Amino acid sequence: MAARSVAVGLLKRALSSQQQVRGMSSATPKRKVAVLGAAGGIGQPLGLLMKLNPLVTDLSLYDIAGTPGVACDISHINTGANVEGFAGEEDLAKALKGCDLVIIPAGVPRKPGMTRDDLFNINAGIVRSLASAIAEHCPGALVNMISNPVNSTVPIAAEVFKQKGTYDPKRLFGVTTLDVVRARTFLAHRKGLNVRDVDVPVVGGHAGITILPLFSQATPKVDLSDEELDALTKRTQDGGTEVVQAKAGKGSATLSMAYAGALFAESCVKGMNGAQDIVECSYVASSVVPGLPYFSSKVRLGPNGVEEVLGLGKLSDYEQKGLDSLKSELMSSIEKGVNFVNVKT
Ligand SMILES: NC(=O)C1=CN([C@@H]2O[C@H](COP(=O)(O)OP(=O)(O)OC[C@H]3O[C@@H](n4cnc5c(N)ncnc54)[C@H](O)[C@@H]3O)[C@@H](O)[C@H]2O)C=CC1
Ligand SMILES: O=C([O-])CC(=O)C(=O)O
Repeated sequence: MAARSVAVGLLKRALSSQQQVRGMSSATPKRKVAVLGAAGGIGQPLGLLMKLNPLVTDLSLYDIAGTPGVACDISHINTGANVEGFAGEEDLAKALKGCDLVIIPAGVPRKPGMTRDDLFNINAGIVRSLASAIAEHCPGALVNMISNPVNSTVPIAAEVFKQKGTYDPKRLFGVTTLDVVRARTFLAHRKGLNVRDVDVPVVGGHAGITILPLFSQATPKVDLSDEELDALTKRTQDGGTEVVQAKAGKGSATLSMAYAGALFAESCVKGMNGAQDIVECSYVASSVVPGLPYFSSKVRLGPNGVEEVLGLGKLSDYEQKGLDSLKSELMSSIEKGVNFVNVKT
């Protein structure tokens, strides 16, 4: 009897994975995902990971140049998603039409010595024009913002959507998953834990001291000395800079970011498809911290994007101090984004 049910289980699994490969599962809704900036350092591996995801039925790869080659390459992979490449602004409308989820890693990355805010002058304009196109061509899509400085690019997109009359705070996300990925990895290494069992919420924003890992809420529970806590917190906050320095002028995190972006995008799609209890940290419109209209915290995802912005839980004294000291920097990055769209120069 047991052997028979194991055999039936294996057969069902094989059939369902065959259906997924062909993109034919009747239980899986059609989901079109676009990557804007798809020929870049993040965009290429992120496109690959989206092509490998059985929940994605259509993959739209857009960049200002270089996407036909990337799309042709990825399209030869024998997984279900149909792949199309689009290059140049005149193709942007086609790239966005019918999208359920738009992931934005378009823009310039840091070089050693730069802060994420140093990218504002170039990336703010890129994000503004992409957000404007999203409002026109797929206003109901969820948007996953990767382009830096995330603390400002999310408010920029929100202001553009407000001007266009399409803003829904439930659908706009700053992707901070890489901070969570790093905190998990660094904690597991430091304490000799299996990284697969480790989780650490990271709240605040996505730059320097605005990145606040909550090691007091880590799973499994860990005892950290003051020195360990400080070192792990700083390493998480400086993780991006660590990669920028290691790449020595050749950009910032791309592969780990593609992994993190794919994790977050998958959670968004699962939520849209009706999965229960999908919780991720993300930088969203929030009232969790009074006075900060955008803040990253745990968010429950659902069919319409954000179902619920969850509170911070109990903070340690160390974390409370970190929260107090990040507020002014985060607020000024938010204001900078809002003003970019609204203040005429
Ligand atoms: N949120 C996060 O945790 C992280 C964010 N980033 C940010 O992601 C962004 C991209 O980084 P990389 O992929 O390494 O840079 P990259 O320079 O390798 O790729 C960026 C791509 O964007 C494209 N692009 C530029 N203007 C565009 C437009 N108007 N429309 C569509 N595409 C456009 C470029 O042609 C290029 O292919 C940077 O701003 C970087 O700081 C990077 C790592 C982590
Ligand atoms: O540090 C950067 O410039 C890229 C980034 O956001 C990260 O790696 O977290």
